[in-house]
Amino acid sequence: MAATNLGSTGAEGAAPARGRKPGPAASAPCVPGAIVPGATPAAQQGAEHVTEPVAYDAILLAGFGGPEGQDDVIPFLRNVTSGRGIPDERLEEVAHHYRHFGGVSPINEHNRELKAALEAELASRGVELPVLWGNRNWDPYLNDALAEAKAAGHTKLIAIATSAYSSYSSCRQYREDFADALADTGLGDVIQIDKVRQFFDHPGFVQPFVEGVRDGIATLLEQNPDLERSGIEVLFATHSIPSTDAAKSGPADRGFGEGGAYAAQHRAVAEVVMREAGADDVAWQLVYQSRSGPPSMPWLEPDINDAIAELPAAGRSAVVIVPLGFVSDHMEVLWDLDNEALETAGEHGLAAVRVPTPGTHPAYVAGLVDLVLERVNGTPVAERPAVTELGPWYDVCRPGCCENVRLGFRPALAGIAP
Ligand SMILES: CC1=C(CCC(=O)O)c2cc3nc(cc4[nH]c(cc5[nH]c(cc1n2)c(C)c5CCC(=O)O)c(CCC(=O)O)c4C)C(CCC(=O)O)=C3C
Ligand SMILES: [Fe+2]
Repeated sequence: MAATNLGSTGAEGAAPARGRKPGPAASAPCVPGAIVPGATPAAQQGAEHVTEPVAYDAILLAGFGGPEGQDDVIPFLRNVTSGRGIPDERLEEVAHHYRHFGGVSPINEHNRELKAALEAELASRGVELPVLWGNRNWDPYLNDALAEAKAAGHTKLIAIATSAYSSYSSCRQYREDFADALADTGLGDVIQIDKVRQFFDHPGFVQPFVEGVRDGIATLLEQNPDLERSGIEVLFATHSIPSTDAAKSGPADRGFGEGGAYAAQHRAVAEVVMREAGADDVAWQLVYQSRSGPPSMPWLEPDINDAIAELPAAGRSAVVIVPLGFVSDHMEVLWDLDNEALETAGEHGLAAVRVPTPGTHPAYVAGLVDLVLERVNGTPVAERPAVTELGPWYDVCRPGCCENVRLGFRPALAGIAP
């Protein structure tokens, strides 16, 4: 169990507050950093979280996809944004981010590396499951992975999407694209696609951030002899999403407070990371990045750059930036954090470090394999590791989960219809 070395909140899945009686959602105080008490701990909710064991015959690694040359940039952006109402200026700006790196996003290479790491981990455990890789928005597409499955005679796929939290963009959109790909390829009657639970609070995903925050704080203190811990703020950064999507994130019947399940999951994980990193005494907040959409549409705030600008007035002289919402150092991390946010920090006289994403960290890779095996084995909910009281999350998304009110209904797999 290489993935579960998070001490008391790890392998046993027993977060300290788990026995607490949940309060009503409506009266939940919106304290930054607090786990919203309106959400009933998953382990107390029982059997609807888990499915019967299934003899899967392949893993489907489902990525976002990214361009791999200048000629790919515009067609890729069209794939991502069709029908989304994103202003042209924003698209030009984003195209420029890719152009700056030769039109190449590192994300496909990350997924090739992750696929190889998963294959090695599976082999070392004697698990004979091939890994097929397909993307939502660029070559190789999900359709290609399904064609590969068909050629090899695989009919029961368990998908790992490279996305940890609940929201339309980070969960349901993957599930809709699975349904589309089965329809496109005419394989809907032949191939079944299930999906591992959202893994935001799986110890394998959380461990790399714990190490990163611990190292980040140590580095700042080493490099700045006059710096005290009270002068440091940890900013947990994730992708902003439209507020309407955030409100619909997670199952419709659980209360999660401001920002829905999406924000609640990030706050809960951040709190665990601070505790496990031995940094309970250091200030932190959840911030958002990479906003798009028209200015008239509300998205989750504060933006990371605005938050950084306020730090000196709060008495901070150093910042640790944690890309908590992302699994690898892709364009959102390289541009919006390493380029923009670090520059903003410099402009405001702040020392700054950026923590690594999970990438192919051994705990993360082992954790993903554990997530597949819990579905193969039908592991009971009480035995599933989860470091927050919000999880372990559902194998099959609940009715109304992560709906999108902007784009209208599309059929999705691995969920219960509303
Ligand atoms: C929650 C979330 C994640 C995290 C979960 C996950 O990882 O899935 C994520 C990841 C990513 N987003 C990515 C790229 C883009 N996202 C865009 C647009 C959007 N993202 C959104 C949300 C998210 N996005 C939303 C609400 C939009 C508006 C359009 C809409 O309403 O759906 C656009 C259009 C231009 C722009 O507006 O920025 C691009 C190019 C890449 C690839 C990076 C690379 O190439 O290295 C990755 C990993
Ligand atoms: Fe995105």
